[in-house]
Amino acid sequence: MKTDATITIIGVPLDLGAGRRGVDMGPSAIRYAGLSRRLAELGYQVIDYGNLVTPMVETIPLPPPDARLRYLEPITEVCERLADQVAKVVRQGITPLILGGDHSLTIGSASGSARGRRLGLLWIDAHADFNDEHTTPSGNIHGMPLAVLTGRGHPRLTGLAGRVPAFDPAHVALVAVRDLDPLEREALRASPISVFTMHDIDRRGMAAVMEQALTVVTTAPDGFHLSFDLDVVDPRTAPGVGTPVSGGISRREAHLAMELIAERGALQSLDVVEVNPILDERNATAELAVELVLSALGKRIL
Ligand SMILES: NC(=[NH2+])NCCC[C@H](N)C(=O)O
Ligand SMILES: [Mn+2]
Ligand SMILES: [Mn+2]
Repeated sequence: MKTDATITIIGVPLDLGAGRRGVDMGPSAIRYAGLSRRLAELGYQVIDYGNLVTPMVETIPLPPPDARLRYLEPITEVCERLADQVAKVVRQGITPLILGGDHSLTIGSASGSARGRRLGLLWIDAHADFNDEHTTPSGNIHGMPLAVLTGRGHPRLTGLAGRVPAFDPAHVALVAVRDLDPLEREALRASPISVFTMHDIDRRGMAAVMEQALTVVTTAPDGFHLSFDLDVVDPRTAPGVGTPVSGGISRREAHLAMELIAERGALQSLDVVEVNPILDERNATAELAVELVLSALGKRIL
C-alpha cells in the first residue's frame, strides 16, 4: 500500500462474543496508544470514524447457561452494521482498519470487505476460531468467526458478504495457532484451510511460514484481509488479552510477519482484536498493537 493512501479507523467496542469482560475497551486503549498520530507520521491520511454503537452486557437479557450461540442477535446486528460501513469505505477506495473488541466482529469486518470481490483471508491467532454451534465448548461467538467466514455456522452470520462462503477456504491461511478444542481440531483437519501451527514456526521459522501463508492468501484475485488477534503474541509480551495462551510468538516474530505482509503489497483491510485493557500492564498490549499495525502498513526501521 502507498503510504499517502487514506486509512479509516472504525472502533467496535464489543465484548458479547467473549467469555470475559473488558475487550470492549480495546478500541480506546489502542487509540490512546497513539494510533492516528503514528499513522499520520507514516504519511497516511487518517480518518477516525469513531466507534460503532454496541450494546452493553448490562443492558440486555442474560443468555441461558447452555446457550450454544451466546448473544447471537445483538452480535449479528453489530456485524451487519459493521459490514455495511466497511463495504462503504472500500467502495471509496479507502483502507479500513477495524479495532476490537472481541473476535466475533471480524464476521462483520471481513464480510464487508469481501463484498463484490474475491479476497484471501490471513488469520493470525493462538486459536483457530473454527467452532460452530455444534462444536463449541463455550457458546462464545468469538470462537466461531473463521468457521462462519468460510461458510459454516448460523445462517444469520454466514451471509453478510452477500454470498456463502464469504471466503473460499483455499484462499485462507491460519498462522501461529496453538490452542484447539477437540471437535474444532477435527473440523480444521477436514478443511482445505492452510494451517501453520506454532510447531511449523518453531521448525521452519516465521519468515518461511509467512511467505507460504502469503502465497496462499494472494492466490485470491483481489488481495486479502488480515485479522490479527493479539493473543497470538506470547502473554509475557502481550498480557492484555481476553484468552491468553502460553507459548506464543515473540514481539520480533510478530513484527516480521507484519513486515512481510506489507512487502506483498496486497493488503486490502485489517482488524486488530481481543485487546483487554483490564488485564493489560500499563497499556503495553495496546501499544504493541499500534506498532504491529504500523509494520503491516509499511513502517521500516531503515
Ligand atoms: N477470539 C478468541 N480469543 N477466541 C477464543 C476461543 C476459545 C475457544 N476455542 C472457544 O471456542 O470458546
Ligand atoms: Mn485468539
Ligand atoms: Mn481469535
